[in-house]
Amino acid sequence: MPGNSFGQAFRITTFGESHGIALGVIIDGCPPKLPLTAADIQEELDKRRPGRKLTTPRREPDRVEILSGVFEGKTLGTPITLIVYNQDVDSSKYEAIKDVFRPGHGDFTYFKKYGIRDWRGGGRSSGRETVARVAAGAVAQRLLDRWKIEVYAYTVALGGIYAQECDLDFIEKNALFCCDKSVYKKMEQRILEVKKQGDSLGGIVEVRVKNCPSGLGEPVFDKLDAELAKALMSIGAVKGVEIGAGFKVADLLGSECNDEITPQGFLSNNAGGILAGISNGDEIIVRAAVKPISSIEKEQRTITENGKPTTISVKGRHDISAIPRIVPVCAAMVRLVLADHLLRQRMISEEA
Ligand SMILES: Cc1cc2nc3c(=O)[nH]c(=O)nc-3n(C[C@H](O)[C@H](O)[C@H](O)COP(=O)(O)O)c2cc1C
Ligand SMILES: C=C(O[C@@H]1CC(C(=O)O)=C[C@@H](OP(=O)(O)O)[C@H]1O)C(=O)O
Repeated sequence: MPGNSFGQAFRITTFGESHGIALGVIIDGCPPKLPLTAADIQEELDKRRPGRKLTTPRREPDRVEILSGVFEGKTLGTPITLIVYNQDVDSSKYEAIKDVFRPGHGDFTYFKKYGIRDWRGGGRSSGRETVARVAAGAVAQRLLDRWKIEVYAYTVALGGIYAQECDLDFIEKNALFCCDKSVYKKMEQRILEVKKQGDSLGGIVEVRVKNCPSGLGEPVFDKLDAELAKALMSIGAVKGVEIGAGFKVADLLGSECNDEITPQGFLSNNAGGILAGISNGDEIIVRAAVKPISSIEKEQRTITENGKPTTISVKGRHDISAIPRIVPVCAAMVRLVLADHLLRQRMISEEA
């Protein structure tokens, strides 16, 4: 069945369901001789892991095992298989709603498409699938390291509370990956308040790429911005993507929107580091709008598989917001796009 793979030159295929035995990824096309250990991958997975502060209480250690493609701490150039076994599956709360569609989740569309669905924890439509993307993104970063490309992802808004300033050093030291110290506590409070109300929150994640070389991206359909938009939009709960000034460009004059060019570089970055679908060497800036978690305790109207009207109040172990755990997922997807385009551009030199 197509649709489980991403990328052309650095190609990933993910597999697994939220309440199945395991999830994982096969990476095909990764160049040889990149340094890679399970610990490198684990560091990224720990940022996404459930069962921590402000997240779903499902306690998954998300321990990664490398099944193939790596020898003596280096990639072999052969397919890399990474697997994470599920260790804290509890499907009991799903039994009661197994023939009822949760509003906002994939239950309705999976049933319409396949006529069968794994009702335990959303099956393949679960946000848990992103564990495989984050693992693959950590491998992609080893390739980006050759070019000293750095990818930063952080929360810029949560439930209508916006970060005004960005202190990159602050990001990874806090549970929300928020870069504004002054709003961090407010965001934390908001999650706890909304949780008590049996409701959920959305937000905005920003990803910035430093040291991206110019020339990445294909000229017409596989433009770098198009590829980034697809990559981020493919994450469950992402409903919008902006590059650079994004939707604000609609209100600007040409003279305001153009990034003037000097011998020292661009004077502004409304383009978000991409012109005509090709990276211009400036910082890449991309944002993803994340919807609130659909599985909420607040009662809502829905239907059964037989089309009968009913109501639902979803119990169980759910996030209140996909933020913060979606933040490392956004970073991973950006890494995968860049690795793919470096290879498509044949930029595989060992000495960047
Ligand atoms: C990291 C992450 C965690 C998520 N956690 C939950 C959750 O606990 N409960 C839930 O109902 N949805 C959760 N979601 C969102 C659903 O997976 C998503 O809404 C669903 O797949 C439907 O897709 P759509 O929102 O893109 O339409 C999460 C998504 C991500 C990326
Ligand atoms: C377990 C994870 O997130 C899950 C994503 C998810 C969903 O519906 O998307 C629903 C919850 O899982 P379940 O109800 O199946 O136990 C979350 O805990 C994870 O990301 O590792």
